[in-house]
Amino acid sequence: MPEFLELLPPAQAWEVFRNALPSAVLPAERLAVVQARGRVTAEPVVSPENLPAFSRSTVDGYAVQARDTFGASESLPAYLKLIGEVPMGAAPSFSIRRGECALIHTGGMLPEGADAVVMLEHTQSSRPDEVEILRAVPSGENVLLAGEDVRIGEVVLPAGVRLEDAQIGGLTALGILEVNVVRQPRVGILSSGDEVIPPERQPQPGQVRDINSYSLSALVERHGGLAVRYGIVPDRPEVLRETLRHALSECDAVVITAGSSASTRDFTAAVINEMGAPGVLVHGVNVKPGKPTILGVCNGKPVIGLPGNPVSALVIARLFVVPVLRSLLGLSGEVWQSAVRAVLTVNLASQAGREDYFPVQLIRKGETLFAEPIFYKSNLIFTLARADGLVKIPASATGLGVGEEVDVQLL
Ligand SMILES: Nc1nc2c(c(=O)[nH]1)N[C@H]1C(S)=C(S)[C@@H](COP(=O)(O)OP(=O)(O)OC[C@H]3O[C@@H](n4cnc5c(N)ncnc54)[C@H](O)[C@@H]3O)O[C@H]1N2
Ligand code: MOO
Repeated sequence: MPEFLELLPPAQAWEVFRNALPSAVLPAERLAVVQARGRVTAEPVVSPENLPAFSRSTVDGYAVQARDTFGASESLPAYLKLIGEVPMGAAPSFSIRRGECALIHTGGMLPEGADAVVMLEHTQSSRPDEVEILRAVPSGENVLLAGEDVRIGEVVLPAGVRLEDAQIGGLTALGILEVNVVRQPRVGILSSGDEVIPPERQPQPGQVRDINSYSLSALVERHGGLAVRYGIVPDRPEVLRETLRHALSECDAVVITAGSSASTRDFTAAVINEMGAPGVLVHGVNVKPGKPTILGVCNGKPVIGLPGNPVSALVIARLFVVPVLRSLLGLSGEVWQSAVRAVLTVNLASQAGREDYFPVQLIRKGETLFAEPIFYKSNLIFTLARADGLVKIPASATGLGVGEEVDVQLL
């Protein structure tokens, strides 16, 4: 059977595509930190102060000069004079001299002169003004030093870091309330096909509800983009042309689903070529699912034609749309999703020379994590919706064997 498309291996397809992508990261915008979760730093964030701002105790106990405790034990305690209690949320009004100690609570400010804290359970007190120290502590024990986390002037977050829970907390710890983040890439999403109807409508025989507009919007938003849906385009080149032109005028990248294969109604590639140079760079990738993928750049804007089959569209979006988003956002490295190792429960066959992605369910039995393949069809969305991750079968392999340990990319 003749092959309609010239297929490039996925890595090579990405290289060709990447070389034509705009190299500049999108411009910055200023946002309140509380609204910046999931956003990416546009420039390094420099600390305006030390963190902690003052040395503080990590335990409930007694602030001491460590040398006063040296040699102390249960059988031979050190006796220290109790001179007061450190207030919470205020500086102590006293300092610790030799032979003295003060009651301190977790998070309390270490008094001048003290350099360690003895935990309450390693002390006892038989007199109200005296504490018996039952264990020696080295200098710095149970203490957070001023500037131990961050020094004033230090870069706490470089450019290109995604702000998640810990980063947001770190910024508020420093009193940083606004941050410059990269503008969210606007990704236009067009579905095509005369048989595709909006999800709120009841399909007539031969019609299907639109999946791709919504699954791809969710993927784009999960990966830091702003999805802009342009609806369902009928199988008419002039409508696709007009809608694509409109989307390109408003967005940083456009994704079109369906119309990428070999039939007479598959004119997506031809229309992309009309939108600007260099146009289509790749049409056909040696991957399953998702062979009829189109990768193009028109006047500096990426345009991706995904296969209409919903499973293929999502798998290919992970391979090419997510890296485009990362590039526009200035995020470095591979993918965001993590991978886990799991043991394959059955043999998986694959064609040599082609890279395959297989949806799997993860099942834990005792200590071992198993990857149970889901025998999917690329049009059946719930064969992907039931999956926890994807197993990649490299082009060099003709399959993977039962019992083999594999990497599962989490969905
Ligand atoms: N003779 C050949 N036929 C096909 C080949 C081939 O190599 N030779 N490749 C097959 C593969 S693989 C795929 S994938 C599809 C890709 O086709 P298109 O990208 O042109 O997409 P369509 O044919 O329009 O749609 C495929 C399938 O998906 C349904 N669809 C489309 N859009 C949506 C949507 N938004 N929501 C839900 N479902 C959608 C559509 O109704 C079709 O059933 O071509 C194969 N054929
Ligand atoms: O490769 Mo198609 O994308 O099998 O469904």
